[in-house]
Amino acid sequence: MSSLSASEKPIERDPGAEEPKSDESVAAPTLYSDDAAVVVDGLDITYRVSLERKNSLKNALVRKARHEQVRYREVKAIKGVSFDVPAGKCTGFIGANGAGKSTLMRAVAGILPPTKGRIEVRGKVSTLLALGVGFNTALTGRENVLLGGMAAGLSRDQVNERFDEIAGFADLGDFIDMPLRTYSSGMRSRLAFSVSVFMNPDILIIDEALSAGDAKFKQKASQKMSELMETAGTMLLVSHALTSIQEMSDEVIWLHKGRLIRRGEPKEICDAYLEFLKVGDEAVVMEDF
Ligand SMILES: Nc1ncnc2c1ncn2[C@@H]1O[C@H](COP(=O)(O)OP(=O)(O)OP(=O)(O)O)[C@@H](O)[C@H]1O
Repeated sequence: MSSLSASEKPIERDPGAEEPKSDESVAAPTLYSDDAAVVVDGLDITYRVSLERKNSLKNALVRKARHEQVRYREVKAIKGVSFDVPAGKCTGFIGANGAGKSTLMRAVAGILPPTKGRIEVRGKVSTLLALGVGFNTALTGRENVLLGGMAAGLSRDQVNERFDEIAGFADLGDFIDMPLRTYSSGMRSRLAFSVSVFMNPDILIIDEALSAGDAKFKQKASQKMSELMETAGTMLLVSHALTSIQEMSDEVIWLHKGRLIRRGEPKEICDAYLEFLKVGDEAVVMEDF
């Protein structure tokens, strides 16, 4: 695999350093490995959040009559991020709350469009399934398995063939025939994880699955992920559990406030992040408020 080594990637920033004054992106490398399953190039994601208290039709009509505009605030969640994930490898994503990890995963999964930049996914997009995305809380677990499976590109028969395996792994008992809104968040995550991994995806995105469910399920989930990696699936893994990230990942990417700070060998990057959390605790708190 001819992935660029961490030292060749010029995107390293001091997390304590000042934000660039302009909107300029951090220098994006244009070289990507030929066998990359995912390429993210100069990506910006900006959310537009309405500042109106209630976005009702009545309020919209009142605003129109008064010639008032809807007021928005922009949240720049991802700023000039570039990286690649070689096929068959696992890349872990770490970073403080609000760093942009989930936003990035949703963008790679095709749920959020890039505001700027490019995302290339080499594999069937239908095989991408972010955790719980597309689940309908009014439907039962069983119906959601069908929905999730079909969203991942399988036929109804193919999902039905795998149903017992999926339900067995999620181990939800009678809850499988109850509406999802009656599930605890751990139960939802268990179902979402099971649907995701039993779809045999080319690219699997797992956002915080390692914190899903109880200790027993966590162990089962981590075993299943190891199995998946052996069958050469490409994985993007987001977690605050640094030990698991180090165990599972071939490479780790550290995000901070929407920017890619460092990428490279898992232990090295996790150690640097931990050091930053220790040393930078005060600085982060000062910066964030
Ligand atoms: N739907 C949304 N609308 C507006 N802003 C959002 C939305 N989702 C996330 N954000 C903002 O985007 C930034 C990145 O959030 P994101 O959830 O991607 O971070 P994260 O690294 O996954 O955080 P955590 O570790 O807490 O899950 C944050 O400032 C957050 O407030």
